[in-house]
Amino acid sequence: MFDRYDHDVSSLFLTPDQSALKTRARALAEHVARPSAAQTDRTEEYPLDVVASLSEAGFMGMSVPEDLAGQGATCFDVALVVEEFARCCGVSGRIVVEGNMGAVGAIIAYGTPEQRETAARYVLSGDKPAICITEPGAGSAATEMTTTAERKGDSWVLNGSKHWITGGGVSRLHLIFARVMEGGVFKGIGGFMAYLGETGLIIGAREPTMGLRGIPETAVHFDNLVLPLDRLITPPEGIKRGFSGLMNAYNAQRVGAATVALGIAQGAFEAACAHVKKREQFGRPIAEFQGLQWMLADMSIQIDAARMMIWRAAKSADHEPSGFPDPMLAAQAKVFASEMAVKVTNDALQLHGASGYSRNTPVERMVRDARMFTIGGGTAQMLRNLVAGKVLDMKTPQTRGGYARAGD
Ligand SMILES: CC(C)(COP(=O)(O)OP(=O)(O)OC[C@H]1O[C@@H](n2cnc3c(N)ncnc32)[C@H](O)[C@@H]1OP(=O)(O)O)[C@@H](O)C(=O)NCCC(=O)NCCSC(=O)CCS(=O)O
Ligand SMILES: Cc1cc2nc3c(=O)[nH]c(=O)nc-3n(C[C@H](O)[C@H](O)[C@H](O)COP(=O)(O)OP(=O)(O)OC[C@H]3O[C@@H](n4cnc5c(N)ncnc54)[C@H](O)[C@@H]3O)c2cc1C
Repeated sequence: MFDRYDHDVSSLFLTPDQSALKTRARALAEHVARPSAAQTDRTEEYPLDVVASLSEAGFMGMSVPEDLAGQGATCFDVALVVEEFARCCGVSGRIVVEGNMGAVGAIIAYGTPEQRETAARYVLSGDKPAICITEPGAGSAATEMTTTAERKGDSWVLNGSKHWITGGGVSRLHLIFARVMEGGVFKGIGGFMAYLGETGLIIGAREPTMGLRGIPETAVHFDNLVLPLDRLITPPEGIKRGFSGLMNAYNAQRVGAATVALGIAQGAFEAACAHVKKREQFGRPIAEFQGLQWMLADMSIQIDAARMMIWRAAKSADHEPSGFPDPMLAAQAKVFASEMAVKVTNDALQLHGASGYSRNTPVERMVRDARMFTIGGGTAQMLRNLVAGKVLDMKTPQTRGGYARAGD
């Protein structure tokens, strides 16, 4: 009975085109991403060769609409590709996310024809744009950011600092969240397009990260960064509600981050299954011990549940007027998938015994790589706040004195 379905229930849900896309992504990931994953982790170098293969295969900028030379791939399509790459190499999975979602998604959705064309050109030529939101004093409380964009004549002048910017120094296109100021008056939070190499855009120190070491996480400083007026991205609701519009676009990247966590967990699970069948103790394969069988059963259940939540959240984008995933479904999927990946990768290491703790096997890397996803992209706690607000249908402000009763 079980044999009638793919191991990951793909055949129940995917169209023939989607199955073909997944198969094609898996083949390329196995061919280019898996062989270099350990070296990428060890050298901490951005995997330009993998990026070149991703571009050639059409996996960078696949979400760009066809009229801009992309493929118009859906959030769901991108998630299928992301999982396959993350299953082999977490860093590669993240590159596919940012090459299709996040900054580029926001610009394509809200930009002028020129802004959209520029963003499309960058990702289609292999750039993984950087999204610059977090500041040293404004992490979870992102709206407390202090970076400003002051209108001066025909220019914006940006000043401030971001940190933990994925791709700092390798990303060419940046989407910078900043407080828009005109005549000293705060107008709202907007997104600004800026390019690596522009005077005043300064790449700061690199963080020595626990995992996902092949992508730099750096500070990015803006020291009188002068940008033309047409670099401002304004969501349709206007700049006053600019943050809300930008975060709405960011929900796609939350689904993407959840999918990287899923792919890493799937990779660790497969490694664990192979190991327990091969490794013998007490004269028999350790796969015969029921305690380990139940661990593997639980791992598979958690992985499949995460996949279903991610697919639901990704599919919701097709039904949202904004074209982005539903915020609550994206948050639910990311909370579940990120916590699942921490547990599943740790269990996979446990099933390997000492060999899992060695840097000669991939599971220790997977444990380190998976750890990020309950933090980056909105912590599991902040996303629970969002879900709580939705299920209770009440605002849940986190500032002191900001609490509102249900129904208020
Ligand atoms: C949203 C928060 C920063 C909390 O800030 P506030 O309490 O000041 O703001 P809110 O009133 O909750 O929200 C303001 C405004 O935005 C709308 N909003 C918020 N979240 C979403 C969303 N997910 N989708 C759509 N709209 C959203 C909200 O409804 C309000 O709209 P109105 O003004 O009422 O109309 C905080 O909750 C938060 O999300 N913190 C996490 C910050 C974060 O995610 N940072 C990610 C940085 S990038 C990154 O980490 C990359 C890693 S990766 O690999 O992806
Ligand atoms: C690998 C990695 C990549 C990243 N990439 C990017 C990027 O490309 N661009 C970008 O802009 N940012 C990026 N970030 C930053 C990320 O978005 C922030 O780390 C995250 O939003 C949390 O902010 P913080 O680290 O300042 O933690 P804090 O906000 O200081 O949180 C510390 C702890 O307090 C909890 N907490 C805070 N407020 C509340 C509350 N109201 N209720 C309950 N718990 C709360 C948090 O959940 C957390 O456990 C990245 C982070 C990592 C680790």
